[in-house]
Amino acid sequence: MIIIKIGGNMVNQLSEPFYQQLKSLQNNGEQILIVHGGGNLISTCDQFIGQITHKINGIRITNKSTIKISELVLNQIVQPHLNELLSQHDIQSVMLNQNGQSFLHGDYLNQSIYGEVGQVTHVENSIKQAIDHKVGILSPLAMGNHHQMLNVNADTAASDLAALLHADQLVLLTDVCGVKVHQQMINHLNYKYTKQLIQKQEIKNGMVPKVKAAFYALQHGVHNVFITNSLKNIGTKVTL
Ligand SMILES: Nc1ncnc2c1ncn2[C@@H]1O[C@H](COP(=O)(O)OP(=O)(O)O)[C@@H](O)[C@H]1O
Ligand SMILES: CC(=O)N[C@@H](CCC(=O)OP(=O)(O)O)C(=O)O
Repeated sequence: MIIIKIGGNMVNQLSEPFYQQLKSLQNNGEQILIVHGGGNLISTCDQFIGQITHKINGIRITNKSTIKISELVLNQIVQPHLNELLSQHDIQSVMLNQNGQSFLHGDYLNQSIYGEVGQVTHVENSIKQAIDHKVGILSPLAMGNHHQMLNVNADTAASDLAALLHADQLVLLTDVCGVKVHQQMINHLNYKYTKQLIQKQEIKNGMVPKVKAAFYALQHGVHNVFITNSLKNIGTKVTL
């Protein structure tokens, strides 16, 4: 299985080669699960209702209004849009967050700091049947113990899933060609170097949950993890 995380900024920038590559992976019998973001649109909607976006290391502080906005944006706007884009390219896909359905379950990350933000605790096994050799499209939302929705950073959700489903590969597709140091993309990134880069603030903002997600997946048995803007170019290969 290959898990591909597509950031909100990337959804409308997917190129023809991306769709061709996805199609050929699917034709080769790979099971593909896309976890999509949509953080850009959540922030826009928050602004519309007069709320200021607060993030700590790329994790959105989520109050009760924002969780409703996140559900609407991710499940009813981004997911159907991505499904439509795939269908326009003759790729059979299945939306996994429709009609209140939630394959991800979670707990609060730290309610006093982040509010309605979750960490994934488990994924329903039936997700594999639901995908059924199509391309699965999943939102980064998890159902809490009291059936409340919890907002999960999409990079984190993708790596949790990759670990829980024993995926071979995790691709974190974003709007930069890879991790950069002094404006230059680096081909490889290991754990020790990453810690230094975070300390020096060379890696910051949205790239922080991405590299953390990458290491979490590797530490939990995922073989290959890439941070890239393309399925063809491996971008930055992350290793332990
Ligand atoms: N060292 C770095 N290398 C590349 N990008 C970085 C780095 N540090 C911070 N970033 C920022 O991280 C962004 C990607 O994270 P984010 O905006 O959250 O993307 P996505 O929406 O795809 O999850 C890049 O556009 C860039 O602005
Ligand atoms: C808790 C948390 O931070 N959730 C994210 C979920 C969406 C996301 O991660 O979208 P991108 O991948 O486009 O950034 C958020 O609300 O922005």
